[in-house]
Amino acid sequence: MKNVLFVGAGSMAEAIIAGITSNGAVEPASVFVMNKSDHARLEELRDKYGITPVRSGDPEIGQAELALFATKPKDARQAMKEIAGQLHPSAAVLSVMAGIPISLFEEGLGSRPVARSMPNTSATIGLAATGVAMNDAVGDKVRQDVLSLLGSIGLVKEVEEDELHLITALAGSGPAYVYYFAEALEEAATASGLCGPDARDLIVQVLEGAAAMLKRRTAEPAELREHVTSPGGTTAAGIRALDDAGFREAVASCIRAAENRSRELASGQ
Ligand SMILES: NC(=O)C1=CN([C@@H]2O[C@H](COP(=O)(O)OP(=O)(O)OC[C@H]3O[C@@H](n4cnc5c(N)ncnc54)[C@H](OP(=O)(O)O)[C@@H]3O)[C@@H](O)[C@H]2O)C=CC1
Ligand SMILES: O=C(O)[C@@H]1CCC=N1
Repeated sequence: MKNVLFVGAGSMAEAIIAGITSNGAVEPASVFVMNKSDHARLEELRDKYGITPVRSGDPEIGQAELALFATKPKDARQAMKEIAGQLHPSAAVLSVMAGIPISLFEEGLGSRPVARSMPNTSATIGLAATGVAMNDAVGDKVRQDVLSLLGSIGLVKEVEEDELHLITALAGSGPAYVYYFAEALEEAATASGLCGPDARDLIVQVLEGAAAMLKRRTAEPAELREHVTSPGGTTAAGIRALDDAGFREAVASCIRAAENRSRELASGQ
């Protein structure tokens, strides 16, 4: 793809910029980035990735083939209002914003191809897990461009728009749950006497090893767990403690809460 305009230059925008500029999906100078007011941040991204910082009124806005919206959901309307008159009529839109429906982009930016996606910050290293839904105005070329851009930062699944709420809960927010689990493991390990760096190294290797075993798909997650769990052994004692503390229920409420929050964001709350 030739010119991609990022509207929003925060963590998620940076994760995607890092992904697409390091794998050659888009030439760094053809990645135009604008934000609300933090110009130092745009300069930081330019120095790091070679992107082109852009301000409202700059000609690059009208040259973008794709406008990638990555502001916070509460800023979506204002961001659209600011660039609606500057975007080329044929430019397509790709949103990564939680909750914001395709219909809001159609209202704010007129009838044009819109893809709504939910990636995650693992885009930084090409390992995002992304869901994407598209409106009827998306033709073959834009579909291929969007799938190839999102594919260049990791795994991508085309889904129904309503499913994006659950995908946000599971995949968009997902890395944070894993980091939170890692924090809890490290806290427990260091409280019990292991030194911090050793605990961190072991935990990272446990997560990486378990993810790689899951990825081979030679056994179900429950079977893999059973292979670790000797009758009367340490794992059984640990899992019993997790069950007693309501682990599965806690995970189910976590996903429900995040999905509900995505639905609330969709209704402007
Ligand atoms: N962080 C994550 O893990 C994920 C986030 N998302 C989604 O990505 C979006 C961005 O999240 P995140 O990167 O964390 O947010 P950040 O707060 O890090 O970044 C938000 C960006 O939006 C910019 N902005 C605000 N208003 C405007 C405007 N009117 N015009 C142009 N730019 C504007 C801000 O600019 P300034 O700094 O100048 O105010 C800032 O660069 C959210 O909608 C979120 O739902 C999706 C998946 C994962
Ligand atoms: O927390 C959020 O709202 C965003 C969406 C998914 C991950 N971060």
